[in-house]
Amino acid sequence: MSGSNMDLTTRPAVALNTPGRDSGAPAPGPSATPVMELHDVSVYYGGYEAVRGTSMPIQQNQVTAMIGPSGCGKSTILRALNRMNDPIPGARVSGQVLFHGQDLYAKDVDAIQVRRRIGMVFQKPNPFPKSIYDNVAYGLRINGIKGRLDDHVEEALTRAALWDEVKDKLKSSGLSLSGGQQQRLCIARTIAVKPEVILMDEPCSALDPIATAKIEDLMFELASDYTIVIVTHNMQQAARVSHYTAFFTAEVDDNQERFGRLVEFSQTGKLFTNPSDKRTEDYITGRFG
Ligand SMILES: Nc1ncnc2c1ncn2[C@@H]1O[C@H](COP(=O)(O)OP(=O)(O)OP(=O)(O)O)[C@@H](O)[C@H]1O
Repeated sequence: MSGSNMDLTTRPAVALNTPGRDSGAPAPGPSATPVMELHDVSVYYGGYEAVRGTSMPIQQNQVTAMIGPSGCGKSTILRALNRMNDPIPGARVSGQVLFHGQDLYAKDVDAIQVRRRIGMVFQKPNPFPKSIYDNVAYGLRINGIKGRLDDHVEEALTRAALWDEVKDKLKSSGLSLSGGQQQRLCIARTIAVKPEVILMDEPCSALDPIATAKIEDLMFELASDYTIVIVTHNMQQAARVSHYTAFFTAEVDDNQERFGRLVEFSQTGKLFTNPSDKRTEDYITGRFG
């Protein structure tokens, strides 16, 4: 989007068919309830404060998109939502990340349990070098989920809109699938353990437009049962799939330290048509970023 100098009033930068492709779905209502809340969350890598003072809700059964220029801390904040930064030496979170009102960084909270209830799908599809079946069954087995494994695997693959394509080759390697199918397999693997929240870090950036469209449709479908948070570089994608959008940017403080910060959080339709902050307007109209 950079380089253009268009006027917001004359040409919106994104298609505004939110939320969900041709879904006709209603925009989120004021009754939406937060399943997660960030209160003044800052994330540090050693002495470097990558993101400063983020406060926003994550609404239940809604898709929340995080957008903003490269390096503004979108992935850092996303990873803070399920303690995925914990293994990074020196990484630290201040403020509160609440899940159903409970601070995920409290001493007695088990990070493994956090990641089971708040799952993550990564940028590059990363199936295990195992069969399609075992990819999905893996999480069920290590979490000791009881019941008929076959049924759970079928259910997860069906929810991930992959069952019809793989039901006759469940023993084939997950790596034999196309990129888009591999990403849906990773989504099936994530939802098999029945998380409440699914975090997606640029899940379509390695995919072609057709595979991207399938994942976008799937996100919208999944939002009826799950809460979804997606980081995307693609504003059109945020506008198509999300109910709420958080716009981040990178700023330089008085000490010449560069840090990411949340500029604006609102319903997606509003953010793209009537942003409250000039920096949001400049970004969505392509004046920077
Ligand atoms: N493991 C790490 N160690 C140290 N610094 C890091 C680490 N990961 C990210 N950073 C820094 O934190 C800042 C925010 O990075 P982050 O990847 O969260 O931004 P982003 O908005 O997701 O960027 P992009 O859109 O390019 O993926 C950047 O300055 C980055 O260099």
